[in-house]
Amino acid sequence: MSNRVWIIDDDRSIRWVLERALSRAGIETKCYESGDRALDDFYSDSPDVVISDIRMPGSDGFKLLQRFQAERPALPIIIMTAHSDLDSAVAAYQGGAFEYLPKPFDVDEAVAVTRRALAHASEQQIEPVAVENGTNRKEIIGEAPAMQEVFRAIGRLSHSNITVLINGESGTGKELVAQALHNHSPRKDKPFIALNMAAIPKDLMESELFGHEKGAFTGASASRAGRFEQANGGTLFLDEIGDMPAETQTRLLRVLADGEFYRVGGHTPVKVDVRIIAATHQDLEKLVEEHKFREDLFHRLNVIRIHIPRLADRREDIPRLVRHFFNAAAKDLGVEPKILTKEAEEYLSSLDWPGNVRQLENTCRWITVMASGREVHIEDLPQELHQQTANSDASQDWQKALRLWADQALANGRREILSEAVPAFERALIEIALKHTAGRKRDAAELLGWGRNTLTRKLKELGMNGDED
Ligand SMILES: Nc1ncnc2c1ncn2[C@@H]1O[C@H](COP(=O)(O)OP(=O)(O)OP(=O)(O)O)[C@@H](O)[C@H]1O
Repeated sequence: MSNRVWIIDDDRSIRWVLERALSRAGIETKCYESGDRALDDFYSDSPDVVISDIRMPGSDGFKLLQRFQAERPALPIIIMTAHSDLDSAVAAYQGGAFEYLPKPFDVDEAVAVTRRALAHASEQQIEPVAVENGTNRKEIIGEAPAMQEVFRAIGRLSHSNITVLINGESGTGKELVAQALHNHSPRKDKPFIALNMAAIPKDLMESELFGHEKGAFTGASASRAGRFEQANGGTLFLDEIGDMPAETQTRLLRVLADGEFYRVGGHTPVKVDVRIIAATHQDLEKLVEEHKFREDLFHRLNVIRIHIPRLADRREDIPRLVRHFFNAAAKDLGVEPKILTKEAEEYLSSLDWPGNVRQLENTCRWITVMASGREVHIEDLPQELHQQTANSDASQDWQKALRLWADQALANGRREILSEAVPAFERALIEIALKHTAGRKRDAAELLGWGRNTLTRKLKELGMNGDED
C-alpha cells in the first residue's frame, strides 16, 4: 500500500501544517524547503505522492512537475498555489498534476486529496502529460470555493472535446466559462461560435443553425452557411438551450448522432465536426419531466455538467470583481478608475444581485459615469440598489437599511444619531408587539422581553400612552 508523501514548499508554516495533518492521518511524510533538494533526493528515494508549491526559489513547482513526470509518469503530484486564478489551475492540470489545491486550503480537504492520490498511486494508473498553451482571453475572476470548482473542471477538461452542459442563473458567466473551455481545449485555434436560443425567432432558428439554400423560403435570396458550418472544427455554444423548440431539438439530436445535416432547402448532406457546449438557467430535468425537452437530447448534452454559482453564493469575490469592472470601465471611457470606500464595498458585498455578475458589471459602469468623485460612497450608488434593499427579505435587510440610513445621516452632517435611532427602533418594536397582542400591554411586554413596568415607562418616554389593560 502506497503511503509516502513528499511535501515541498519554501513556506515553513505550510510544511508544518501539512506534515502534522498527514501524520495524524497515519501518512508518512518527508518535507523539503526547495524543489532542488527534492530533485536531488528523487533518484535515491521514492515518494508515492508529491505535494508541491508552485512558486519557490530555484526549481519551481512546474519544473518539478515536468521532471518528476518525465521520470515517473504515474506519480500523482498535487500542486498548491496562492494564485487561485484559472491559468494556474489549467497549467497545473495540463502539466499533468493529479490535483490542484488553491491556498489557503482546508486541511481536511488536503488530507482527503492526499488519500485519493495515494489510492491512485496504488492502482498505478497513468496520467497523460500535455503541453502548456496560451490564448488571448477575458479574465475570469473567482477565488470563492465554488468558482475554484469551476476552474478545476475547466482544467481537467482541457485535453478533451467532450460535450458540456453549463447550468447557472442569468448573468453568472456561463458564456465566459464556455469560452474558457474552448480556449483551453485542443480546438482553441478554431472558431468559437455562440448562439442564444432565447434571442432567435422560432421560424428562423433552423436556418440560423443549419443554414439555407437560395430560395428555401421567402427572403432567402442567397444561400448561407449556418452556425454549425461556421463552427466546424471548433465549438458551438448553445445558450439557453431550454428555449429550443421541439422540432429543432429533434434535428439537433440527429446532427449530434450522425455528424451531418442538410441546409434548409438543401439536398446534399453537410458533414461537420463540432464540439457542443450548451447552457441553461432552467431546470432541464424538470423540462424533460414536463415533456418540454427531449430526454434523449438531454442525455446527449448532459455528459459533463458544470454549475456556476449565483453571485450571492460567492460574495467574497465581489470586491475583486468591482475593481476589475472599474478598471475596465475606466479604460473604455478614458478616465481614472473609481475606488470604493470600505462601507460602500461592504454594502455592495451584502446585496443579493439577482442579475448576478452582469448586474454588478453594469452597476460599475454606471458608477464610473455618474459618481462625481474618485472615491465612491454609499450615497453615490444607484438608487435602484437601495430599492432592492428595501424590497428584499425584511428579516435580513433591516440592518442593511439601518446602516445605509446612518451612513447617509452622517454624510449629511447630522450628529448624535443614536438619540434619533434608538427611540425609533423601540417605538417600532413596541407597536408591533402591541399589534400582536391586540393592545394588551402585559402580553406585549412579555413578547418584547421586558417587565410590565419597563414597558409602561417606555410608553411614557416615547409619548405612546394608550389605554390601560
Ligand atoms: N467571474 C467573472 N469574472 C469576470 N467577469 C465576469 C465573470 N462572470 C461574468 N463576467 C462578465 O459578466 C457578464 C455576464 O457574463 P455572461 O454573459 O458570461 O453570463 P451568462 O451566464 O452567459 O448570462 P446569460 O445567461 O444571461 O446569457 C459578461 O460581461 C462577463 O464578461
